[in-house]
Amino acid sequence: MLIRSFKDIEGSERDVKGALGTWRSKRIILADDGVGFSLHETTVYPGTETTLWYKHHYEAVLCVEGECELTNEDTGEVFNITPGDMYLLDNHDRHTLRPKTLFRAICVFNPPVTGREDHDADGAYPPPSADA
Ligand SMILES: CC(=O)NCC[C@H](N)C(=O)O
Repeated sequence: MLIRSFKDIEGSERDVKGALGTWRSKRIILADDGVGFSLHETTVYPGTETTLWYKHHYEAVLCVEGECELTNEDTGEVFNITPGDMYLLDNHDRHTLRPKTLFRAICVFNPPVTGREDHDADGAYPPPSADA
């Protein structure tokens, strides 16, 4: 059994701020924990716009605070995500986040993120390396 707290992660290597300045991710479980997924607390800032496309990962996002407009860029559908809502990117869906307030969510990635990943020009994280 492993116990870990977000308190221990703040300001550490597991506390990642996206280069675009639109989000922060505290990564409490990573690939080297060896359980097949990673678990993050993500904050996305109000008034920002972030387009993402996880070509190599699945992500589940469970909102715990705030409100965010979510657009599925593949279908044109627009959703309003509030606490208790979850969206699952089960088709590697290209999507855009436009938070109306500070938006806080618990995110799960499969395959797991390894540590310091940030988005490339397409909004993707790199695929896991063969030896991961
Ligand atoms: C909602 C979302 O995907 N935001 C980008 C950060 C990502 N959730 C992460 O924690 O790495």
